[in-house]
Amino acid sequence: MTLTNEQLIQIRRHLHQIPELALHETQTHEYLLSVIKGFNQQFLEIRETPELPTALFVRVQGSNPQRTIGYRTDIDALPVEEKTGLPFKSQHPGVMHACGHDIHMTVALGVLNYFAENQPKDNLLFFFQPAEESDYGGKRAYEAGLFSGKWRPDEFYGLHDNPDLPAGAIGCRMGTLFAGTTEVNIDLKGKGGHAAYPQDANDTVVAAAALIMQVQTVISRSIDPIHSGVITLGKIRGGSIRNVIAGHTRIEGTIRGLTQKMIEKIDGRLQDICEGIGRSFNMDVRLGLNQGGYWPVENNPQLTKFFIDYMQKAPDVNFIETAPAMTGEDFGFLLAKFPGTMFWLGVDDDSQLHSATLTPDEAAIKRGVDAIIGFMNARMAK
Ligand SMILES: CC(=O)N[C@@H](CCC[C@H](N)C(=O)O)C(=O)O
Repeated sequence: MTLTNEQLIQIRRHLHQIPELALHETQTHEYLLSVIKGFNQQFLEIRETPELPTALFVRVQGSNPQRTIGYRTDIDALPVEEKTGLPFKSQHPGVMHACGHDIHMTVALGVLNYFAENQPKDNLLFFFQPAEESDYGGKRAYEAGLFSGKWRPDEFYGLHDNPDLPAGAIGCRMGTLFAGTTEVNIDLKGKGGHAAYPQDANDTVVAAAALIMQVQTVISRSIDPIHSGVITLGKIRGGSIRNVIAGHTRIEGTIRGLTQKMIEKIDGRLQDICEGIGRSFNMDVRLGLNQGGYWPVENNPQLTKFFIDYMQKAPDVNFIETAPAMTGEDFGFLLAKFPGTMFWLGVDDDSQLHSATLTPDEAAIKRGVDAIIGFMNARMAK
């Protein structure tokens, strides 16, 4: 039976209440499995993967397949304490679907449900991916060989919700949609001591302050202003009490750039600054850079042209051409391995992604499902 709009909303609300962090999405996995097992099983093959236990793959057998079309949704949540006040708010303290992956999963289930009832011409592959926010589940799945044989998509699609677009609008662009990112970890190791005797200690809080201020010059002084990059240091922890000099301080952040060259340039400047701070403060400053799977999201030219042409012409789709965004997505890694397209789904909200008050408009779900079904049917007719 095809899921109604009300049923889709109930599914989304359930998923919203059980958010889980990257690689720990066990309850989400079980729920997704139970929903999918309730669909018509005639054309479906469900695959669980011990190599990546919270992932889920579902294949829909096509009636006269020329190709396998992949569709990916991410399933993890963020360490954010929800402040929406919704009656269906997160039941997991300190964890929230603050990036809208509950919406992403529900749209994927809606599309899968439709094709379980209406056998597609081509094969379809649905990938419910753990760990998008950190730990790059897409790359992990690829490196574990999970896309081999009949589980290999010939082309791959995926969406991200966008609070700045009207609910249900589809946004996309040719070329780069999202930035590549590098996770940054800096450990400063000096010497702790009494607050009254700084001459006998080596204060990592002071060195961290100098480092942070120098990092602020990277984008403004080392990057061509016509191009763009971001460094955000989102977390700092050092010391234990006001009157003890901190012997260790840790800083965590993220670098973003629209090209790999830009990311590498910023990485290099950060390395220089950490080395310089280490020398001038005579302490050990260790920089860890980890790009994981967060490569720039590069849309394939031919497939994306077809996608945009379809969305622009579809009578019920509000298509909006968008600018590149500095958000990251590890779908960038998969799009470097398989041609495809990433796009936005508008969810019309005043709160931004990663905000404790993110409240996507649920009207986006059904509109997204319908737009993707329409696109897939058009693609299969080619
Ligand atoms: C859409 C979105 O918000 N994605 C995340 C991806 C995380 C990238 C990585 N863990 C990092 O922090 O660099 C984002 O923060 O853009």
